Amino acid sequence: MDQTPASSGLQLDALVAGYGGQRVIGGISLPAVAPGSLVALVGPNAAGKSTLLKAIAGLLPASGRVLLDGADMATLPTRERLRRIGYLPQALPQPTSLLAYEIWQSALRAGRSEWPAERRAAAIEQVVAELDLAALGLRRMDELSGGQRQMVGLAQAIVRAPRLLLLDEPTSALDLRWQLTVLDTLRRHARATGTLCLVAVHDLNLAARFCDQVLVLHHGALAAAGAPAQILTPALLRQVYGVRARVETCSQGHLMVLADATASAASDSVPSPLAATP
Ligand SMILES: Nc1ncnc2c1ncn2[C@@H]1O[C@H](COP(=O)(O)OP(=O)(O)OP(=O)(O)O)[C@@H](O)[C@H]1O
Repeated sequence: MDQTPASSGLQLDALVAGYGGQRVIGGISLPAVAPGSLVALVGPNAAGKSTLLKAIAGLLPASGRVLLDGADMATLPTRERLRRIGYLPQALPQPTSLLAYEIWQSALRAGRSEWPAERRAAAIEQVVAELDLAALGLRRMDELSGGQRQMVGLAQAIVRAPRLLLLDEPTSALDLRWQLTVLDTLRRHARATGTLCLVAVHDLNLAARFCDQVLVLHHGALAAAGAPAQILTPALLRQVYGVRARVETCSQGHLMVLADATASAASDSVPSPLAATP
């Protein structure tokens, strides 16, 4: 039986956020998502995925509440919030002269100063093993490829062992093999540690294959939330993305989204947020 207390995990209560006077996230409420879950945040370009992740991370002015394990994040000192929430931005880490290992060390100095040196070294060793990054530790960031820097950034977010990991398109620069490695590792990591991982991704097949839940964002609102097989339907893909798509089970038993065409006929066209006039 599930012994998880009702208040554990992530809960959003009428969360509103945006930039200046412009509201982007229009009052999102989400019943508690359980610790140990891997959750995909999907939706079209400009739907508000990055904005929502930044608002949950406390990086944007927001109204409403973000509750993590029952605690209102807005009431916590910044340092404590940073300890509980790890955030990987969409932009790749800068190509500086620092070594990857130094990046991970400085993340721990900033976020886990209470840990003794041996524990910090062990945490780095563990994340390096989980993500298969031994070859990168002693390489300078400005000598790494974009995908390699993205992996270093991901390890930087994970190594501090936050309760909630917010990852904004962590696979955007990665090839097929590393996309699978990252999603598989995140799922294992979530299960093993109870970390809740909320991951913005565009690849619906990765979301369907690895994630426990999918949150679909559309025009700054939650259009659907639930298990991939329930949420990723042709009707939703047409409504939210403006595409005609099939959702089928492949020979390996994985749910696959196959986009056939844009819904271009006048009767079923869906306005793209990228085409919207300000
Ligand atoms: N710094 C900013 N200042 C003003 N508006 C912004 C800013 N960042 C994003 N926006 C606007 O907020 C809206 C949502 O952007 P956001 O980056 O959250 O979308 P997204 O779903 O992450 O998109 P994508 O999939 O293209 O990365 C867009 O209309 C965008 O133009």
